[in-house]
Amino acid sequence: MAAVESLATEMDTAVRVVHLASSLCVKVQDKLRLPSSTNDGHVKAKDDDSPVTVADWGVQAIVSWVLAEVFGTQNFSIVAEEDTESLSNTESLALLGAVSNAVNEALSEAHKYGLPKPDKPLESTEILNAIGRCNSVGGPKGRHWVLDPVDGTLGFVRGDQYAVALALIEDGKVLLGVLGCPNYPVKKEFLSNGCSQSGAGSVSKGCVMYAKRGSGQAWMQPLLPGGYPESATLLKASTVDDPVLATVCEPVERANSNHLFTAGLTNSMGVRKQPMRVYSMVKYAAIACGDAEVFMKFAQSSYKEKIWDHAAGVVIVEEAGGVVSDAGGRKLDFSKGVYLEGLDRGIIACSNQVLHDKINHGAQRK
Ligand SMILES: Nc1ncnc2c1ncn2[C@@H]1O[C@H](COP(=O)(O)OS(=O)(=O)O)[C@@H](OP(=O)(O)O)[C@H]1O
Ligand SMILES: [Mg+2]
Ligand SMILES: [Mg+2]
Ligand SMILES: [Mg+2]
Repeated sequence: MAAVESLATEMDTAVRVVHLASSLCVKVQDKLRLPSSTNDGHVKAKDDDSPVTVADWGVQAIVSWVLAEVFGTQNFSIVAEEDTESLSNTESLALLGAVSNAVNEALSEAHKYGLPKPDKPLESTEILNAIGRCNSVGGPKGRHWVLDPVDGTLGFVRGDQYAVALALIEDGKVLLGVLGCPNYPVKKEFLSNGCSQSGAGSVSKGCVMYAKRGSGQAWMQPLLPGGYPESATLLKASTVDDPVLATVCEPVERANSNHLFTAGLTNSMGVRKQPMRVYSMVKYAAIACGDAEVFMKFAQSSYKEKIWDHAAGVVIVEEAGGVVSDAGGRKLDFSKGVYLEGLDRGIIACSNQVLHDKINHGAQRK
């Protein structure tokens, strides 16, 4: 595996492009709040009825374009959620136009994030190429970028939480992860830069979290409207190891996780607080920064979890001091392609090893 020290350019580029991508999302989500006749956020339903928006395609295009500019297209591999099928047909011209506008508007600001920008606005074909290039299926060998352009699209269209998630895996191991969380309420005392110093305990909105495997450190930066922030704050996961005091988070949608199972498990462990139901990988972010102690997702047995829904969150939680496994206590396997193959029932992420041991034993008895 590559030495972690050699990942400076990858880490720096990934963090900067997630800032840029998050700024695109903020603008599209603002437009979605407008009456439908005036917004060009465009929400479409995919074959499985899940939503996809201008932001999902737009983020995938700019991340793909920037990574290709910085690292070249040779040996270029990105595993990402979206494809170009429903964007390329003739009925989708208005949609493609809206994606182009969002992408070019964002890329025109790329220099403010220390990133390359195109000499002239990208043509629709270049945008489709950038999105379509992200069709790698990953696997056990080599380097693969892993991107969920908008995780929690349902939360995004509802004006709620969502995340931009980018990770790099090599030989099946997650080397680095970045999570953009534009609506995450961040305590101001965490943010040493870019936010006004109002009273203690006040809250600001929007951050980017990131971590490099093996560094023992996870970081958070504020999301600033004007560009890239100058500093970052170290994150630490909670040391609370008594389930009675733990905050447990889980998906909002019943279809995505078995709320009855997790309620039975947490009740049997003595958890007192109501579960915190949050869209997207923001649940991993909440563990990494100490706002919650446990995240559990138990999907239906017919559903296979995808690597882009977890890679970035797992490395950030682990480097912040947390522990992530399946319900059998095994590490998640990012080496088998697009899916987390062999996952035992569900995912359990905790803020520390002691708490993880307790919750995991509880799950094994169920
Ligand atoms: N049936 C089913 N079961 C489990 N998981 C599913 C299922 N269908 C989809 N997905 C994936 O779940 C991602 C959203 O997960 P969340 O934890 O954010 O769920 S929730 O929206 O809060 O309910 C969501 O990510 P995005 O598509 O990026 O939003 C999907 O990849
Ligand atoms: Mg997702
Ligand atoms: Mg997504
Ligand atoms: Mg989706």
